[in-house]
Amino acid sequence: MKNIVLIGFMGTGKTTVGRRLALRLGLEFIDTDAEIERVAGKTIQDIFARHGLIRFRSEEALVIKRLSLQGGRVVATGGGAVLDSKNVDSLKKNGVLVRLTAPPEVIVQRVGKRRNRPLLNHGGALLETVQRLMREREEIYGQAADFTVDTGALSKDETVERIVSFLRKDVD
Ligand SMILES: Nc1ncnc2c1ncn2[C@@H]1O[C@H](COP(=O)(O)OP(=O)(O)OP(=O)(O)O)[C@@H](O)[C@H]1O
Ligand SMILES: O=C(O)C1=C[C@@H](O)[C@@H](O)[C@H](O)C1
Ligand SMILES: [Mg+2]
Repeated sequence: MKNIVLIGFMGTGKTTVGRRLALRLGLEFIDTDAEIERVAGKTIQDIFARHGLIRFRSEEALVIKRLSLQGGRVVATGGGAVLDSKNVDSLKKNGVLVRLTAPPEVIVQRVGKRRNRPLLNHGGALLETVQRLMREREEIYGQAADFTVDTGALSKDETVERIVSFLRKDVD
């Protein structure tokens, strides 16, 4: 069985929905951000602050390469994981890629609760930063995705059920 891989912008719900989806399907759950922190023994915040973005991306690529060797899990990726086409190739070899989206205003509300995303924490206007990054990434997310769910008006469980229905159709 392939992995079910959640991709998309920060705050679209990959970690939250991924954990629920794994429970729903009785599968193991893995989150690439959490795995990077476990391997490095540091928080993402610390990795960015001490070593920078490029080092973070190389740790992320290593984690993705390794986890793509195994199937049958729900994988929540970090928001920038698919920016590197090599990561997309690794994830696609062994996984179906489900993209989560939400409007920028909803993202701002969701990430406002937890301010540990270094790319959004530079002190500028949050909505503008989210809009700019989303514009820059839109095409890349769209091309990588096998299926997209707009979570903006959905509850977490409704999002889970949309993904389950898609997977059923995909198997038939
Ligand atoms: N309908 C919804 N679907 C998903 N998440 C929601 C929803 N409503 C609220 N949230 C909240 O949005 C917040 C952000 O979700 P989460 O951390 O799962 O995003 P993420 O996509 O994993 O972000 P990152 O790329 O930064 O890891 C969480 O606090 C979650 O509870
Ligand atoms: O969108 C991004 O580039 C990121 C998203 C987070 O999940 C983390 O992986 C990190 O903060 C970078
Ligand atoms: Mg996450």
